[in-house]
Amino acid sequence: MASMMIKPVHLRCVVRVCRLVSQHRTWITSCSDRSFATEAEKGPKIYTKTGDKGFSSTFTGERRPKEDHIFEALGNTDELSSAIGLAREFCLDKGHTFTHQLDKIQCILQDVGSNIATPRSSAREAHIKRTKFTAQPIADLEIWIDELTEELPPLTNFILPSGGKSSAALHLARTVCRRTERSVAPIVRSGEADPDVAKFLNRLSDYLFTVARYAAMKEGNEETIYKRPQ
Ligand SMILES: Nc1ncnc2c1ncn2[C@@H]1O[C@H](COP(=O)(O)OP(=O)(O)OP(=O)(O)O)[C@@H](O)[C@H]1O
Repeated sequence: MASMMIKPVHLRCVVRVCRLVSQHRTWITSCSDRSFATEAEKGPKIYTKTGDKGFSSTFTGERRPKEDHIFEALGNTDELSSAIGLAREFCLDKGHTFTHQLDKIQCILQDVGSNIATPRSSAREAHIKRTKFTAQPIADLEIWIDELTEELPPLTNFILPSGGKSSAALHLARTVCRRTERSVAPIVRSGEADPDVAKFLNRLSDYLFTVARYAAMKEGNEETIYKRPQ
C-alpha cells in the first residue's frame, strides 16, 4: 500500500526532511564527496514500522485496525489498479489504441483511494475539499463504453473470460473491480465516502467488460462462449 497515496506520515516525513535539510545545509554544501548521500538527500524511508502492530492511519489521522473496512476497500482499490496496470502492459504489446484510457483510470483510482481514506465523520473541511471526488470520470467512462460498443458485434451469448492475454487480463481486472465495489458500498452507504466513488466503480466494471471484448475483437481472437455441458 505504500504507493497508494501520500500518507499523513509522508507529510510528516517531508516536514522532518525539510528540517534535516536546513540543519545539514552547511555540511552538505561544504562536503566535497557528493557520492556520500545523507539521509536527508535520500528521502524518507518507505517503512515507518508504525503499522507493525496491525493498526494503520486514515488520511484524517485516525488509527484503525488493519482489518477495518476502510483498509479493506483501500487494498481492493490498490489491487484493482495493479490488475489494470498488468492488463495495460499486455495491451501495449499489441498496440491497442485505448491504453491512454487505462492510464487515466489508474490515476482516478488514486483519487478513489484518497476519498475512501478520508472518512467524512473525522474529516475537517480542508480534508474534504482536498479529496473530493468529481462526477466527470463517470461521464468519461460512459462516453468510452458507448464508443467501443458501437464497433462491437451485439452480444448474443454468455461469454467466458477469454479472447487472448489482453482480453483475459481485462476481465480479471473487471472482477477485482466488482470486489472493490462490494467493499466500497457499505462505506458510501454510511456516508463516509462520496456516492460518486461507488458510481464510478459500477461504471468501471462495465467499461472493463466492454474493453475486454474490444481487445479480443481487434486482435482477431475468439471469445469462448458458454455451452451447457452435455
Ligand atoms: N494492509 C493494508 N491494506 C490496505 N491499506 C493499508 C494497509 N496497511 C496500511 N494501509 C493504508 O495505506 C497507507 C500506506 O500503507 P503503509 O503500509 O505504508 O502503512 P503502515 O503499515 O501503517 O505503515 P508502515 O508500513 O510504514 O509500518 C496507510 O496509511 C493506510 O491508510
